[in-house]
Amino acid sequence: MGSPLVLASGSEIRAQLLRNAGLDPQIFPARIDEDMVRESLLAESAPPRDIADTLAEMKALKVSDKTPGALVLGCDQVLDHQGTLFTKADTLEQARDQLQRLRGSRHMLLSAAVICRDGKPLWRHVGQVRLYMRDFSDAYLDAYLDRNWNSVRHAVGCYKLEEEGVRLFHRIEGDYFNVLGLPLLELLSHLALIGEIDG
Ligand SMILES: Nc1nc2c(ncn2[C@H]2C[C@H](O)[C@@H](COP(=O)(O)OP(=O)(O)OP(=O)(O)O)O2)c(=O)[nH]1
Repeated sequence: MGSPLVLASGSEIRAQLLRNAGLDPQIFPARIDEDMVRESLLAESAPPRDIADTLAEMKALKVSDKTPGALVLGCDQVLDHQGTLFTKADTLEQARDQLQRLRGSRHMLLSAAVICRDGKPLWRHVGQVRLYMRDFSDAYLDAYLDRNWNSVRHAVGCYKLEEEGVRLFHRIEGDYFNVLGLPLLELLSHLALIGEIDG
């Protein structure tokens, strides 16, 4: 790695994906009021893609100011279900409600990533995945949440594709990493292209 890489995220899976790829990011979560930013953008009818991109950039910029010279990666993932934005469920009841609304239909995950250095955006990408959820029963949903709530409470959509969440779907169009929250392939290709990683 050329310049130091800083991950402006508290997301365990994003850090793990980068480490599994052989990178060693410094973890420096950005402390921004995502709900406030999201609500103000929604009030301006900003599309989900722009909301994810704006939040990712804000996280990267905020940390970039504190880490001179470093490449700072900010990320954000939003779920778009027929024009409605879903955020992480705060309670098991909210998770049940969300999954009952998502089942039997299609939704999109938008995973935005922005790289900044010294307060300037250098690269950005929004990965998009279409996910088709099975029309599973309430009985399965309750059992699923009993088994998985403590894990999936930190995930947009209340599922982790690498865990039991995969059983919720009958089709997924897009790449696995974008579901997990990071356009990893595009990110690594860019870092290699600019000589920040070998490849
Ligand atoms: N392990 C796993 N995590 C997932 C999956 N789908 C979504 N997630 C996680 C990735 C992110 O940590 C989280 C998306 O929420 P955000 O983009 O707001 O990130 P988060 O609040 O976790 O951290 P950050 O805002 O970046 O500090 O959901 C999945 O299939 N597997």
